[in-house]
Amino acid sequence: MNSISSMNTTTTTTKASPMTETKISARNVQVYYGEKHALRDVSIEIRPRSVTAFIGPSGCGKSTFLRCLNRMNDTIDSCRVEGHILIDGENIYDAKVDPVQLRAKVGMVFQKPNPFPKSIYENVAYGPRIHGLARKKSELDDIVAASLQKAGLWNEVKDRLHESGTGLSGGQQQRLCIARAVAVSPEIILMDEPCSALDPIATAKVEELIHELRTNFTIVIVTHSMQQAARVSQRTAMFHLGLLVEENDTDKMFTNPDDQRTQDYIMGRFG
Ligand SMILES: Nc1ncnc2c1ncn2[C@@H]1O[C@H](COP(=O)(O)OP(=O)(O)OP(=O)(O)O)[C@@H](O)[C@H]1O
Repeated sequence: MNSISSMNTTTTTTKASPMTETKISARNVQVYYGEKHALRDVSIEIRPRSVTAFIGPSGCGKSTFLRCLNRMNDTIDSCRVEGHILIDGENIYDAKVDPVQLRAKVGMVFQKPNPFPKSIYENVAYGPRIHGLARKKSELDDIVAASLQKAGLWNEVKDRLHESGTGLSGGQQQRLCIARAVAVSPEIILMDEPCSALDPIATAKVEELIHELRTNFTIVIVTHSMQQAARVSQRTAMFHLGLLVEENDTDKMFTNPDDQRTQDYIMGRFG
């Protein structure tokens, strides 16, 4: 049972004002795996239609926090989340929130490309079909084509839509997974080290895509690469030993950070 869902959120469920430009608001989030206290009192406001990067040394809690944002941690029995996470002002851990619907609104792309063992077409059509987004085949065809276009993959696959998705290169598979996430019209896309299994050319394509996608989506990306964070994000959050130690404009973070731990990490003194 997730203790966050039982909290009284009456004072925190007001809609975010457009003036504040906050898409995701996390307040005092604590995460435990059994006895292990993995995240300590994390609070952050994430802006809409921008890219926020999470950086920090291995084991500091970046992925744990990312998974809190679409309740993927619900699937881990030992995991307990406390605090508040609001999306558009609504507590996503409220009992009335359906995690399946939430994950359509907050899509996820994982470290290792994980297409279904189905055709390219079916990989993208699956989500819209189960969420009832298309009334007829031609509408589904349009969603598949538009999603593959948004993922920058259409030209490479338009003549082989019925071939297996697992037959694509690693970089193409990752863009297929991005197309699959985009197909259900999410508002937020979470990316957990999406380029770590890709070569530099495929990485560059995915980074270019992230740059384009931020016009329409709020993107949160976990990355081990500070160069990647600097290239793709507008805001960066630095985690260390379960704490969010600094969150800042990316330019400032990599030139003149406020926190000594950020300074040490970007100078390669640890991690
Ligand atoms: N399913 C789990 N069960 C128990 N402990 C976990 C689990 N997942 C993560 N942890 C622990 O929580 C802490 C944070 O892990 P997390 O994977 O969030 O860190 P990270 O910063 O994303 O690390 P990395 O960069 O190596 O992926 C670590 O100490 C890790 O061992």
